[in-house]
Amino acid sequence: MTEPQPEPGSRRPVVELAGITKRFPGVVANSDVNLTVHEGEVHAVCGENGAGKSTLMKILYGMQRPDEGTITVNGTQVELRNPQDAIRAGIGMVHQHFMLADNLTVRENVLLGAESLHGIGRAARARLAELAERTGLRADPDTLLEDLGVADRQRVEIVKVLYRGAKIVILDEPTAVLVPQEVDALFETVRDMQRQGFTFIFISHKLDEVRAIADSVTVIRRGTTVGSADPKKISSRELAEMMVGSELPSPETRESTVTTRDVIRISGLRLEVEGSDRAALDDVSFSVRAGEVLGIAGVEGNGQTELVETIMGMRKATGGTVELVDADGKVRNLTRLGTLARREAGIGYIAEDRTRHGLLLTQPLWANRILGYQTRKPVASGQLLDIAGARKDTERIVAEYDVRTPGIDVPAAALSGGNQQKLVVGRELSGDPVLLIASHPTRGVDVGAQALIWEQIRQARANGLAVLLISADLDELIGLSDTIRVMLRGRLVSEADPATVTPQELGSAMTGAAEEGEVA
Ligand SMILES: Nc1ncnc2c1ncn2[C@@H]1O[C@H](COP(=O)(O)OP(=O)(O)OP(=O)(O)O)[C@@H](O)[C@H]1O
Repeated sequence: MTEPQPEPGSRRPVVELAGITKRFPGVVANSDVNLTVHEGEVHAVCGENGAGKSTLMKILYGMQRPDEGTITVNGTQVELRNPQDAIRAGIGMVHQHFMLADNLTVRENVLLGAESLHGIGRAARARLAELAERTGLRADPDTLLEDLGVADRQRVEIVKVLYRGAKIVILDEPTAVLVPQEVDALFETVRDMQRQGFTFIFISHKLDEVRAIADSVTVIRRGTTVGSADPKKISSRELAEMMVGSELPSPETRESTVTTRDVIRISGLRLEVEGSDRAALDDVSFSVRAGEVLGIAGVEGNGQTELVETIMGMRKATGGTVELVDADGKVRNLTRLGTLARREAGIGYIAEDRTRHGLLLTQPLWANRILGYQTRKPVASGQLLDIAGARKDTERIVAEYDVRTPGIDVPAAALSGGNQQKLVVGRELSGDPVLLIASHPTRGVDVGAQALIWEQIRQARANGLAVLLISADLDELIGLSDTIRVMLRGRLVSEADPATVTPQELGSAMTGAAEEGEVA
């Protein structure tokens, strides 16, 4: 039984950030930000890329110190010098990139570092079981983390935070990796916990979700709070315009640009992984035609990453072929080539993990423009790098893709996540590719930047670009793709027509709940 809760308006504030200012060299990340979160509410924080959301949350979680301003938790002003201070104040954070160890069990992940609370014996087990029950985590505590799906891992992360006593939980873009059914389940859990008195701060770029789950929303623009709203009373479009400060372009109507000419042909691709008896890729065959976006849907961990990395030559296929077909029909076998040679053959690549494969974080933006293009114009001529050319082209990308940065000499690490992504997309579309492999191309970017990136991809497609799109964002898959294939346990199992399929139907096919074959 849950007790009746008072109206949100009558609840006491549990977090009050007042006049928070945080400066980095050349940038004011937060400027006089105010945020009040009431007990038991889900409070969304929205804002475009680089608006200052992560910085604000890092301040609230003790990972960064503000230059000015105060933090009040449960009526007491606090100094949060590190995450331990934040945890002591009852604040927990569920990061977008889970902070869990794959080679440890669920129990070890939760208990490690928190032994002083309930020990590691019976009391600890009981507490873990209780929290698992509360958050809907059904996995056995002795399961290794690497054997869990994404949704369960996220729950482990939530349990871990609660175990440490958090009553206020920051969720940083928690739905980016989930299918619709999992999002629904997460929201159920959040609502349940809300009724038990927990408070959530929810960072998201998905405005429909904000409207579905949040009781209030604070919008941050260019480092400062522009206002709060009742998300149930405004439309996603209004919310988006509050974030961006101007009207968004209307989505254009779809017109097919698909031709009959294959650009890439994948046949019988197979990838065996040492230590696993199941192939990561099992007889994968498909082609993408000029002017076509082929979307691959799948729950993370079903072979999409391996597929992309095998096509890019970062992993060596144990069977099958990868061939590019040029405009005259000449076939070129890439199967044995390295990554650079494949890129030079005309493949643009937006990597799933931009910080690992897409960018050199310590290097300036202009040097990142060269990455992967070190043999080609405009950033190289002959054997030599053309630094002036690289700088000029970086300036162009920064302007065209609206990369918010104090300049092209700052290291990539100084950009917000969304702005890093815009830089990568800009670079990969600059080399005039014949094929673009786009892995989660708009992950972490705001609605304005998403519209811009979609538009750039559509334009390139209209000019004959073939695109292989991998995305966890089903609206993106449905909106951009001409054809959708579903990947499950390393195989392409079914096909869906983006003109008719719903995200729910796609979600069922992805989790294996639907029959193989046509999804819709
Ligand atoms: N460690 C840092 N050094 C220098 N500048 C930084 C640093 N961290 C953030 N910034 C800058 O502060 C500003 C706010 O960044 P922040 O990451 O808080 O934005 P965000 O709203 O979380 O964006 P996104 O939605 O893209 O993740 C950006 O201009 C960013 O470049």
